[in-house]
Amino acid sequence: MKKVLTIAGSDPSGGAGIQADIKTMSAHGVYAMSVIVSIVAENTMRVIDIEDVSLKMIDEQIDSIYEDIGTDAVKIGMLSNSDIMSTVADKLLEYKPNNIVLDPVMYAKGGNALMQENSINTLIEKLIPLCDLITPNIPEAEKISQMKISTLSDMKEASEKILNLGCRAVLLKGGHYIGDAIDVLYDGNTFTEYKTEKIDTKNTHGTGCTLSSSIASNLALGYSLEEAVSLSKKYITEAIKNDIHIGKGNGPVNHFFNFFNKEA
Ligand SMILES: Nc1ncnc2c1ncn2[C@@H]1O[C@H](COP(=O)(O)OP(=O)(O)OP(=O)(O)O)[C@@H](O)[C@H]1O
Ligand SMILES: Cc1ncc(COP(=O)(O)O)c(N)n1
Repeated sequence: MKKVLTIAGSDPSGGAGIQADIKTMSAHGVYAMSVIVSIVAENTMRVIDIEDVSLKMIDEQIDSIYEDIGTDAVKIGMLSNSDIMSTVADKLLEYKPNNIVLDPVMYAKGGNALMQENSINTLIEKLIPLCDLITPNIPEAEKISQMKISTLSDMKEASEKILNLGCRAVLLKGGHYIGDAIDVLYDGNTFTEYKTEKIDTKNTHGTGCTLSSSIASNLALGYSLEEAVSLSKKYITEAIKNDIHIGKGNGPVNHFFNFFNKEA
């Protein structure tokens, strides 16, 4: 069985973060493992509080995975500050895992910050160069590339700027901003567009976490980057179409639409 690790924050309401990652990986038939770096008190409406796990415990959790089981892919999600980013980056340099997918989570759906603003330089200098793929949404890509993104051509220009920071590929997600849900993959040679119609729902809590975990799972399963992204775009689209009406705010997607659906 292929093994995929998520290094991210915990969402007790189950729609995003580590919980979404483990559900997604399990739905893909890979063995899911998790290193929790922050505990977030949040739900479908808001973020209430964040408590970071100590750097020592983050180190030891990562060591515990590589001492024993190892990984075929690693998904990195919410890293709240530069110390955590440096700790994770040092461990990636030590263990050199294949297939590192970074979702540079900065804000929750309701707009609350999940990453300290002053840690962006560490993200850029230490973490991005270690990644096979980075999956920013438009606001995250604007912060990283330091340019405004309003059009598809801006998305492509920002992807080039981000790739020049040293990662091997960029998937810039257009989910919330430009007409259709268009994501652009840039691998240094080719731009590939993945386009679906925008689904009319407020239940999009965890879409970014789910997409990046799906891509990491598909890379672990041996698909090429282009195939992995294409399969994962189909997966997130179906998961959003089969959304779950839970909670009073932005509800979760249905990670297990293949196994059951809301009409069943
Ligand atoms: N309403 C929608 N209909 C169809 N696809 C969507 C919709 N919203 C998001 N997506 C898709 O979901 C995936 C995640 O993109 P999105 O832009 O939501 O990232 P995100 O990191 O969750 O962003 P945010 O932090 O703003 O929630 C992308 O493939 C995007 O195209
Ligand atoms: C612990 C945690 N990690 C990430 C997100 C972002 O979720 P989204 O996928 O909706 O951008 C979140 N709300 N909570």
